[in-house]
Amino acid sequence: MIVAIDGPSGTGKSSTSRAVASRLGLSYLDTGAQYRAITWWMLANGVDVDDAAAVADQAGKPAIVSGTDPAAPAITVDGVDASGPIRTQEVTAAVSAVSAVPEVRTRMVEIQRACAAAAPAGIVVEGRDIGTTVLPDATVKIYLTASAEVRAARRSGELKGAQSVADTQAALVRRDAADSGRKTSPLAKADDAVEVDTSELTLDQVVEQVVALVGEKRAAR
Ligand SMILES: Nc1ncnc2c1ncn2[C@@H]1O[C@H](COP(=O)(O)OP(=O)(O)O)[C@@H](O)[C@H]1O
Ligand SMILES: Nc1ccn([C@@H]2O[C@H](COP(=O)(O)OP(=O)(O)O)[C@@H](O)[C@H]2O)c(=O)n1
Repeated sequence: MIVAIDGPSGTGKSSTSRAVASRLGLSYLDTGAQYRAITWWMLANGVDVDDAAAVADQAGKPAIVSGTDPAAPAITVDGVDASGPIRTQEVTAAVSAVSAVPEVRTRMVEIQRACAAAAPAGIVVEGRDIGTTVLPDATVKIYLTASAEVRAARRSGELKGAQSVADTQAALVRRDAADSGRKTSPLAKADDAVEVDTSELTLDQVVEQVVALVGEKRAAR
């Protein structure tokens, strides 16, 4: 059982994926955390993130390892816990540039496919290109959306006033454009993905919809 959950920032991918994985006894992988982790390493090592050749040159260096327990998401870079530092605004602002570099994507996709293959009961994988590129044969594909206003309000709730809602929304929209516009596996809905607009739904309602879709697929097999 492979569940692919894609969509832009703040649509509820992480919360939904973790809850669905816990409910169904599946593993969980946050691929955005991996792109954030390699971005954090580039910044910490003085690599100019706007220099694609420099990023490509260093892409093979950091060892990135993700935990797959939905109850305790974990990520390390060269053995160091990176779960805090990857969420800073500095990393958020740089991640789209780093993740657009093909050598970075090739490396991350390899790690992601290995994680999915190793999951004992199956896995919920969230990101931007899971249904289109990483796991095109996924059993269930979901594409989450929500209005920019709703997404910005959700995100700025998390940032606890560190950034205004308007600034958060502008940053989100910029990142969406960069992620959708890049050449290598851009953010996109797979043709066979089910689109769920979460703007007016509670997290529980979104989780119910995804669990129901998984149930339908299981029953049909
Ligand atoms: N359906 C929902 N309704 C209200 N808030 C939500 C919903 N889904 C997620 N959230 C909240 O919105 C924020 C962003 O959710 P998250 O799962 O991190 O999204 P993503 O992984 O797509 O960026 C979190 O604070 C989360 O608790
Ligand atoms: N499969 C993926 C997942 C994330 N990413 C990149 O990683 C960034 C951070 O992803 P994320 O899921 O942590 O973003 P948020 O939804 O947490 O804001 C995205 O903006 C993309 O640039 C990607 O290119 N491909």
